[in-house]
Parts: sequence; structure tokens; C-alpha cells
Amino acid sequence: MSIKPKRCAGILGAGREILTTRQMRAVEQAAMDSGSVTGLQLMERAGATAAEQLLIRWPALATGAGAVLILCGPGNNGGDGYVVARHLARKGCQVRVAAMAPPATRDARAAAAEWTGPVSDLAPAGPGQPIALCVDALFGTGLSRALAPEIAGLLRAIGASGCPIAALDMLSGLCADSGRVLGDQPLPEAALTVTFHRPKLGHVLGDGGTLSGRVETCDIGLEPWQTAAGDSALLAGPAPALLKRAGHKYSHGHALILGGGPGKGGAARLAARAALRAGAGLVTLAVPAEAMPENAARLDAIMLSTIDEAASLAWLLRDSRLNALCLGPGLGLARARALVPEALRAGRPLVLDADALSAFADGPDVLFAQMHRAAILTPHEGEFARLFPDLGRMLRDGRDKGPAPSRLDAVRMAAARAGATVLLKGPDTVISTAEGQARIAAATGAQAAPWLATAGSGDVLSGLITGLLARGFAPLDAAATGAWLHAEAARRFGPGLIAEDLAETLPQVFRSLAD
Ligand SMILES: NC(=O)C1=CN([C@@H]2O[C@H](COP(=O)(O)OP(=O)(O)OC[C@H]3O[C@@H](n4cnc5c(N)ncnc54)[C@H](OP(=O)(O)O)[C@@H]3O)[C@@H](O)[C@H]2O)[C@@H](O)CC1
Ligand SMILES: Nc1ncnc2c1ncn2[C@@H]1O[C@H](COP(=O)(O)OP(=O)(O)O)[C@@H](O)[C@H]1O
Ligand SMILES: [K+]
Repeated sequence: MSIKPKRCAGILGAGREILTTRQMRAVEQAAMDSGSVTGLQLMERAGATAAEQLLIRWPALATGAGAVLILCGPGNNGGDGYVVARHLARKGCQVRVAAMAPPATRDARAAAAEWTGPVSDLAPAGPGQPIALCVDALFGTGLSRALAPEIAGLLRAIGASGCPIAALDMLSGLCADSGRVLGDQPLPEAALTVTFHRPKLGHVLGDGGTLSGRVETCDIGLEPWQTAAGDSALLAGPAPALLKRAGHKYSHGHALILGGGPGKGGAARLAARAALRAGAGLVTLAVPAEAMPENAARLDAIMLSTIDEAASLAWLLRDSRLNALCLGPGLGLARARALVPEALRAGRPLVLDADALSAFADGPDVLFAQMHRAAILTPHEGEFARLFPDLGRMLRDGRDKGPAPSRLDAVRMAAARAGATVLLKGPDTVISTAEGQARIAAATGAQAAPWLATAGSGDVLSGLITGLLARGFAPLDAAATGAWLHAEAARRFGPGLIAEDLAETLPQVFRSLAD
């Protein structure tokens, strides 16, 4: 069978589809049903391209300098492993294959039959034998339950020995649909995961964002059948219209940030500054009268207004140029209970965060009953669990069986229930509209931005999204672009970041987009 080398790319790329296992199988099935390719040919392409990636990352293997241990499972993931073994051996690598069970699918049996070297049991394959690389071909998208303790233990021992692990398709033990580790056995971190056609949810969500290591996505010729996947979650990225077009300040919108009482104004000021830096033409911060002196002393480009009660908000909103609102950061629970219904009644695009969410923890349905489609809720995990206790439990409770429910499943259900767009914050921020259109802003793996775990960074995110809403972005685009900008600013600034730095780094991010 002649195989041409295929194109491979890292995981990132705005707008990239991230597939579920079911979607991946649908694409594969559509390709096979077309008669253009067989399952065995796909396996051959997968194994060949994976072997190529391994040699790009560890070129010394081809000199025979160290042995490669390939652990093969019973399914097609194991089948890929036998193909990798053959290609690596052909390139001069010292290859050892260990199987946990005989191949159990037709394609895996055919791939195993073409591997002419010895195959040992898994047990003696553990540490003690010097190996330069371990290829994990135990389980991929077919993982249906937790790894047996001895298998997880073997992977951990290999990881602890310092030997890098390269996973084929998924690190074994990780649920491909949620990125959650099935069961309670810890897994080591892979140095590299080579996946096929498209990244899977399990590479970016949950533990998968870290445990997958660097993810290389390789083309195996399935592109013509991608449509069989249907609608997918997309990776968040900068919306095409992010750079400002010509116009005066009012053509870029006027954001209204509702702030709280004296001594508690930092969060709302952070949000207001972020809204302005995101490009809103004007930003007004509205606070109670007693908080005016404090805010007036701290603000210049941001305008100030007094709002003491719901009636004064209603009066202010008679100005229809105030086209996006932000309620939550530093607002205070009582003020949130008073102002959120009035803000929602105006029907304008708005962000509800922090206190504007917690204020309704006792009766989330009351909040949802007032919701409209231009609203965006931006809870962190704690706020999410307060508003959607059953979904919070669904994410917290351990799972032995796959597929485990993912953060994306949870946010989709939450958005449908709330009747609004919901953005669930975390290193793997997930966003869904009420209709289930989804985006993932992954700040994990090569795109990690751990510096975002700092007080006030969520307030900045609310402000960024509000600024983009003021500029006229649709809620899903505002949320996804805001989350991407937030993480991108953090990545650019790097270690030492505090919340104030995020908005100040935005000009650099915008400049890089203009280049
Ligand atoms: N889709 C594509 O386009 C392409 C897919 N390709 C490759 O195929 C892979 C998917 O293959 P797959 O469906 O055969 O599943 P796989 O991951 O090998 O495992 C299933 C086997 O494991 C078993 N098993 C499960 N969990 C277990 C556990 N905890 N402990 C013990 N056993 C467990 C399960 O048994 P069962 O659950 O039935 O009891 C079954 O026997 C995919 O990841 C990619 O590498 C490429 O070749 C080409 C293109
Ligand atoms: N480890 C991390 N990696 C990437 N992003 C993170 C990490 N931890 C937190 N974040 C992001 O930082 C922000 C924190 O928001 P939040 O929890 O509301 O904090 P605060 O209330 O202090 O502003 C969210 O946008 C979240 O996605
Ligand atoms: K694997």
C-alpha cells in the first residue's frame, strides 16, 4: 500500500472544529461508505503519519540509539500501534511491541499480521528495560471504562522513569469526549499526542488539556467527508471584524458598567477599562452617589454617572445609545437583585457576572424567566454550580464509564435552560448559545495561560465582552472573542501578570492582528 506523507498541524487555529467521538466515527464511516477508502487504509495512513511525527520530535530514534516500546491494545488504536511499529522499524528504530490482548478487530488483526517482529505481554514491558520512548496505542476513542489499575500503574511507572510517552489519538484512560480521566487512577502526562483528522474534545477539555501534551493533528485524507460531522464546537479566536473600522465614537457603541458602593469599586473599574480597551467608543461607569468621589478620583477616559436604584437605571436607559451593559463585578448582592431585572427589561445586550449571578442562587428560575437571547452569563465553576446545581454535580462526580459528560455538555444544557449565552470560565473556557452553538477558548497545553488565575481577571473578561457587545458583536462572537483576547493578552504579558495588566496588553494583541 503506498502512503503519501500527509499534512500535520498543531491543535490551534481559530475556527477549527473540535469533534466528539461520534462525529469522528461519522466522518470515518462516510468515507468508507463512499468506497474511496477502507478502514485498513485509514489505519495505515494514521500509523504512517504518526511514525513520521515521532521521528520529527525524536529524530535520534532512527539511529537506533534507544528502543521504542509500543503498547498495543485490542482495538483499532492498537492497530495503529502495529502500523507505527512497522514504519519505525523500517526507518532503523529499535522497536519493541507489547500487547495487552490480541487484536480484536479485523483491521487491527490485519495491521498486527504485517508486523513481523516479536510481540511480548504487557507485564514484562515495564520500567527496568531502558527505553527512549513509549508509544501508547492501548486505547483511543473506544475507551469505554476506567483503565485497570495495573495498566494505569504501568503508564505511571513509565512516566515516572522519565521516559516520554507519545499517545496515539488519545492518552489511554482519558475520555475522548470530555477530557476527564475515567475512574480514580492518576495518569502521567504525555509529551505528545498524535491525533487524526481533527482534534477531539478530550484534547482541550478537562484534564486532557494538560495530559495530552503537545497535540499534533494529522490529515489522513478524510477532509471530503468532514461535513458528515455536522455542527461542531469551534475553537475561539479573534473575530474578523476585531480591528476597528472607520467611524466616530458613537459608531463603536457606548457600554454601561454598573458598579457598587464605596471601597468596592475595583472590580467594576477593571471591567470598564477593559470595555474601553476592547474598542467601545464610550464607557460609562454608574455607581451609587456615595461611591462617586472614589471613582472620580480614579477615572479619566471613563465617564461616571450616578445610579442609586432601579428607577434611575430605567431613566438612564432612555438613552438608546447605551447599547451594552455589564452587571456583576463588585456590584453587591442587594444592588444586583434590584438592578438586574431592570437591566434585563431593557432587552439590550448585556453581561451578567459575579454578584449578578450569585444574587439569584436561591431562585435561578426567577432569573431565567427574565432572560433574553442577547444576554451572556459568565460564571466561574462555583457560580455555575450555584445557578445549575445538577450540572455542577454532573461535572464534579467521578465517572468510571465513558463517554463522561463534559464541560461543553454542561454549558450547552445550562444555556438552553437559561435561554441565554453561557460562558463557563476555566483554563478550558466553554461557551454555548441557548441553541447549542459552541466555542472553546482553550488556555491549556501549548496555549496555557496560568497567570490568568489572579484576582480580578474575571472582571476584566466581563468588561472585554461588554466592550465587544457595544461594538455590535453578536453574543457568541463577543464571548468567544473576549475569551480569546483575555488569554492572548495573558500569554503575551506572561509571568507576573495582574488583572490591571490585561487591558494594558490589549494594544499589543491588536497590533499583532494588524500585522
Ligand atoms: N475513527 C477513525 O477515523 C480512525 C480511527 N483510528 C483508530 O481507531 C481508534 C478507535 O478504535 P476502536 O473504536 O477500535 O477503539 P479503541 O480505542 O482501540 O478501544 C476499543 C477496545 O478497547 C476495549 N476497551 C475499552 N476500554 C477499555 C478498558 N478500560 N479496559 C480494557 N479494554 C477496554 C474495548 O472493549 P469493549 O469496550 O468492547 O469491551 C475494545 O476492544 C482511534 O482512537 C484511532 O486510534 C485510525 O486507525 C484510523 C482512523
Ligand atoms: N489556570 C488558568 N488558566 C487559564 N485561565 C484561567 C486559569 N485560571 C483562571 N483562568 C481564567 O481567569 C478568569 C478568572 O475569573 P474569576 O474566577 O471570575 O476570577 P475573579 O473573580 O478573581 O475575577 C477566568 O476568565 C478564567 O477562565
Ligand atoms: K492511545
